[in-house]
Amino acid sequence: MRSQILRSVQSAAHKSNYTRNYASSAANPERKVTILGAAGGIGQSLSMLMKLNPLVSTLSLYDLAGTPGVAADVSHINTRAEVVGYAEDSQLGKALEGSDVVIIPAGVPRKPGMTRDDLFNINAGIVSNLCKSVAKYCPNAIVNMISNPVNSTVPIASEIFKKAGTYDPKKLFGVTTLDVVRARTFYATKAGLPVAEVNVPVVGGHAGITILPLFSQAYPQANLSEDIIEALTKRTQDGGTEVVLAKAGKGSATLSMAYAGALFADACLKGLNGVPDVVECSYVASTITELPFFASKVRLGKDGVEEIFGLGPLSEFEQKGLDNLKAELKSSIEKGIEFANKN
Ligand SMILES: NC(=O)c1ccc[n+]([C@@H]2O[C@H](COP(=O)([O-])OP(=O)(O)OC[C@H]3O[C@@H](n4cnc5c(N)ncnc54)[C@H](O)[C@@H]3O)[C@@H](O)[C@H]2O)c1
Ligand SMILES: O=C(O)C[C@H](O)C(=O)O
Repeated sequence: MRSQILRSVQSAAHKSNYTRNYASSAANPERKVTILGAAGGIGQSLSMLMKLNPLVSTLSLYDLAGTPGVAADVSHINTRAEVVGYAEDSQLGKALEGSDVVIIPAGVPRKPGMTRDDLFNINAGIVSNLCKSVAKYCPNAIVNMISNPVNSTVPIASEIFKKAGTYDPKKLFGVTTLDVVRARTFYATKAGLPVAEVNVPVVGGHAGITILPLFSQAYPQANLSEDIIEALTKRTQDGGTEVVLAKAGKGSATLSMAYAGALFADACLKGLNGVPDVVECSYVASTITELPFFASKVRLGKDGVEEIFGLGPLSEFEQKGLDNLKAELKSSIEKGIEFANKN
């Protein structure tokens, strides 16, 4: 009996700690995060993870189908963010108004045998329409682009924002965090290192050979052979395809992507809130190579990108990878720009 009472007292104490940690964050400023495509495979888990983030005060969920259910479900979690769901085109303005961060996973995913570029015809239109509304209703928001092909959807967004007169290159990000998440996991496993301590920069873009993990700059350094580094590079580049094949027609990465998207959005919120030294890899407007968009380490601050880091010293293998990826990345960027200017 005594131990039963003790257990229930301990459980009440645990619950109130939980409530203190997650339900109230008086010290953090109000921040509205909007997810466009919130009822999809990525969108649902991402909505839950953003609801758990104490930096979020309003979580606005928008999708063309299924939003009321997702919003009602997520809203019952006893954390700080107030959840509002929007389900129709006519509500998109309300969903976006006052947003600090807009995350876009709206669009179709790959099936086995497809490349990310095969999604261009459908997703380019979806992304450009949504970005027109972002320009209209929350022109100062930070945009986290998840919809594929990221190598082209980010240039599309930049052109849409330019046409609307709202383009701020410091506030537009292609989310490449999943490549970093994968590189960290695969490297730590091969090297026998605790994964939480491992970091690996991944640069370039987000498709096939344009994904270039820099294992020569991995931390901590493990003594891995060239063959192993080549295999790790290939596995990171093919990580998305590995999941697409395993899902056998039922879509692409959703859970690991939601995790990666939540990590990156959290970094953006921390930057906005003035937390120092927030550094993540992201695909941004860049001058570190001759290409107008390139993923590399960026420091996030109160206005978005605060600093873009150079590539640092590359191994011979990485230098070859860099030389080889440029043509494909260039053509994906040009394809996006051309689309946005024709439509
Ligand atoms: N950047 C990355 O690392 C990464 C990783 C995984 C997936 N992706 C991409 O993310 C996208 C979404 O993947 P998913 O698995 O969540 O797909 P999904 O089909 O499960 O979900 C997409 C959602 O978008 C919604 N949607 C479509 N058009 C919309 C519009 N105009 N407005 C609002 N919502 C709209 C759909 O209703 C659906 O709920 C795909 O393009 C996929 O390739 C990117
Ligand atoms: O591979 C895909 O199509 C989805 C995503 O880009 C990924 O890397 O998992």
